[in-house]
Amino acid sequence: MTASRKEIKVGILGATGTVGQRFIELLSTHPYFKIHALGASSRSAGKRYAEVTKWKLATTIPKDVAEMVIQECKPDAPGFAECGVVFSGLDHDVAGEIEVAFRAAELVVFSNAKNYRRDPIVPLMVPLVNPHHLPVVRHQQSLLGLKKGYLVTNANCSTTGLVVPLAALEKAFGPIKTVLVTTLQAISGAGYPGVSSLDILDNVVPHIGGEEEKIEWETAKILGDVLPDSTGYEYHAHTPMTISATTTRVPVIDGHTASVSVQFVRSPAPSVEQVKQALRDFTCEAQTLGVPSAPAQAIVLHEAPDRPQPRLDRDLHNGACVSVGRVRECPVLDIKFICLVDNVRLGAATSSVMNAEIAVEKGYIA
Ligand SMILES: NC(=O)C1=CN([C@@H]2O[C@H](COP(=O)(O)OP(=O)(O)OC[C@H]3O[C@@H](n4cnc5c(N)ncnc54)[C@H](OP(=O)(O)O)[C@@H]3O)[C@@H](O)[C@H]2O)C=CC1
Ligand SMILES: N[C@@H](CC(=O)OP(=O)(O)O)C(=O)O
Repeated sequence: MTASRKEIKVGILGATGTVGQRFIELLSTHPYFKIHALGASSRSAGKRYAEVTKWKLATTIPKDVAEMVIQECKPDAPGFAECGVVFSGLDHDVAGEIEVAFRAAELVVFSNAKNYRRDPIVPLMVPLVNPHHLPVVRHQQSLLGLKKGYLVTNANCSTTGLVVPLAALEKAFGPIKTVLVTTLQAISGAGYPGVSSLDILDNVVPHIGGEEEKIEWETAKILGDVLPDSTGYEYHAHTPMTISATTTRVPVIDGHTASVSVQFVRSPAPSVEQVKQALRDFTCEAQTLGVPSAPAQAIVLHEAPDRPQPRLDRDLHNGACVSVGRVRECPVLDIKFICLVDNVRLGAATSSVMNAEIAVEKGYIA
C-alpha cells in the first residue's frame, strides 16, 4: 500500500536531542520519508551533525545524516521550504514560537512538545487511538488562513502508554468512569543530560513537574470525540472520567511503566478474562490503513506474572506497541494492570512519524 508512494522530504527540529535521535534512526530507513533538513539551537547550527550530537543510541549515526549541516530552526533556513513534513523534537522552552513560525510558512508540523496540546484547534493524536481527530486541521487552516500548513501534536509519553489500553477497554466495554495511575518513568524522559546520576541512582524521585496534570487532562481530550462539524473536540464529555495520576522517576534508561486501576460505568464490570481478551483483540486504524510504522500488535498482553519489564519488553514491535500484564481484579475499583511504553519511541518519535504516515494515507499531506 505504501511501498509505491513517492518520496516526501522531511525536516527534523531538535534533531540533536533525545527524541531527535530517534527521529533520525526511524526516518533514515523509512520507505518514503527522506531526511532533508536538520535544525537545532544556534550552538549546533552551521556544524556537521556527527560533530555536535552526543549520540546515545546503540546504532551508529546513519552515514548521510552524519555529514549533514545543522540549520537554525527558521523556516527560511536552507532545506526546510522543500519539506512535506517537519517533525519537532524541540525543547518546550523554544518549541512554541518556532513551531508556529513553521506553520505560518505553510509547513506541516508534527510536534512532540507540550506547548499546543491544549489548543482547541490542534489535534492531540496518539496514532493507535485517535486518528479520527485529524480532520480538525482543516478548521485550523481556515481560521489561520493557511492553505497547506498545520500543526499536530502527539501526547505526553506516559499519557500515550495509558490511553492505548484505556481505548481498547472503552471500545469493548463502554465508558470508563475512574482511573488511578502511578507511573515509574525512565530517565530518558527528561531529555539529555536530564536527571543527574546523584539524584537518580539508588533512588526513586516522587515528582515530575507538571506530569500528573498532563496525564489527567490529555487522556480526556484523546478519548473524547470530534465535534460533528470537525471544528474542535469534546473532552470525553458524555461521561466525565475522573483520573488521578501519581508520577515518579526511576533508574531505568528507556521505558515508562504504569500501574493502572480502572472502574467502568457499566455494572457488572467485565471479568478479568474478558478484559484480557479485549486487550488481545484490540486493533486500530493505523493498522487497517497499513501505515509503515504501525505495529503488528498494538497491545502485547503478557501472561507471565513478572512482565512487562522495561529492559525485556520495550523493544517489542520496534518500540511501537504498548505492553500490558498482570491483569487482575481490583478490590477497590474493577480491574488493575501494569502497562509499559517506550517513552522515546511510541511515547515520542514513533508516534509523530506514525501520525504523519496516517496524514499521508488520508490525503492530508500532498
Ligand atoms: N524524551 C522523551 O521521552 C520525551 C520528550 N518529549 C518532548 O520532546 C521534546 C524534546 O525532548 P528531548 O529530546 O527529550 O529533549 P533534549 O533536551 O534531549 O533535546 C532538545 C532539543 O532542542 C534543541 N534546542 C534547545 N534549545 C533550542 C533553541 N533555542 N533553538 C533551537 N533548538 C533548540 C536542542 O538542540 P541543541 O543540541 O543544539 O541544544 C535539542 O536538539 C520536548 O518538548 C519534550 O518535552 C515528549 C515525549 C517524550
Ligand atoms: N515529562 C516526560 C517527558 C516529556 O517531555 O513530556 P512532555 O512532552 O509532556 O513535556 C518525562 O519526564 O518522562
